[in-house]
Amino acid sequence: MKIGIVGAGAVGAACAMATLMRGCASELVLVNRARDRARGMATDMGYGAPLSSTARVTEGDYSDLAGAALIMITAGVNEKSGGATDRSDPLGRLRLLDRNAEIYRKVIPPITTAAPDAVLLVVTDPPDPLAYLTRELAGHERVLSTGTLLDSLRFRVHLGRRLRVAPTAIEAQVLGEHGTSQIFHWSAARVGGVPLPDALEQFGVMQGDDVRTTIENEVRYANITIIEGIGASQYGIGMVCARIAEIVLRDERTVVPIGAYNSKLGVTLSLPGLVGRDGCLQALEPPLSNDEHAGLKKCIETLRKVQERIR
Ligand SMILES: NC(=O)c1ccc[n+]([C@@H]2O[C@H](COP(=O)([O-])OP(=O)(O)OC[C@H]3O[C@@H](n4cnc5c(N)ncnc54)[C@H](O)[C@@H]3O)[C@@H](O)[C@H]2O)c1
Repeated sequence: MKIGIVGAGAVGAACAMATLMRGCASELVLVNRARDRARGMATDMGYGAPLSSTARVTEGDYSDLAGAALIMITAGVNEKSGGATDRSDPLGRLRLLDRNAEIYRKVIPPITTAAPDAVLLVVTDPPDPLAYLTRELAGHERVLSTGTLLDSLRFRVHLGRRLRVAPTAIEAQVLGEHGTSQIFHWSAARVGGVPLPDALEQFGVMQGDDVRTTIENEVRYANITIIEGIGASQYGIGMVCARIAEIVLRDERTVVPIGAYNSKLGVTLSLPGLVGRDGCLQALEPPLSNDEHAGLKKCIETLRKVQERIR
């Protein structure tokens, strides 16, 4: 099956590489405003493709996306070039919204004309309001935001470091926005099925508000820590996008925290979502503590306001 990637910057390249290594597509098409860059990338990666089950890596125009089952959209301004790298700025990635909404108004129509049946995976920041806009522009429901899947992996990694346990044994999710108003679902975190407070006690790890705040800040501003080192957050999100593509293409019907439009709430946000061939098939409503409930309410208000601005 064919996967398209629109935007061959740092994130587009990482998405392409991870998709190639995962071997979940038979064909990969790269579309970029400056075609030379996409051509160079496709040529380079194409020489490694015989080591993967992806047979063809090409570059092209929007029309070459025809027949794609899923399209990752990474075109746009990133946090560094858009001035969204201040940890004390409550707007965070939302600062990029106006500029990237402008770009989405240009790129979504030709994408949907070329590939009307594709699942559209919005990666550009801020992905949740942009996925809301994409759904309006595309006129269908097969629109995902990478949402808080990456944040949830970061949460598991930081918890794993504290506990000295592999993150694969930890179940923990970040919900809401891929941004500063996100909610850490502490009340449902488990280690090998054991509730987190019990696991912390049994492992003899200190718990308390300071540990929570430290982990939340490490996760919430992980992008800025990465940018301070390598200029752009890219590899982790590339791996996340390849995994989402695999879930969709294989029609896995697995449940992951992912961004999708929620008709009950009227916003695009991340909740645990059942994902398959047509995108997010259903969102689950997890039980929340009072604090988490209040946090989610605030997050929904934030998303509603920004959605209104770009309608
Ligand atoms: N969802 C996530 O978790 C996540 C993680 C990391 C980065 N991001 C976001 O991904 C986006 C891409 O980041 P990057 O580091 O690859 O940036 P980059 O500057 O390296 O690449 C941006 C790409 O967008 C293209 N582009 C810009 N304006 C365009 C236009 N008008 N039409 C078509 N293409 C256009 C450029 O040609 C370039 O290929 C940013 O918004 C970044 O913040 C999201």
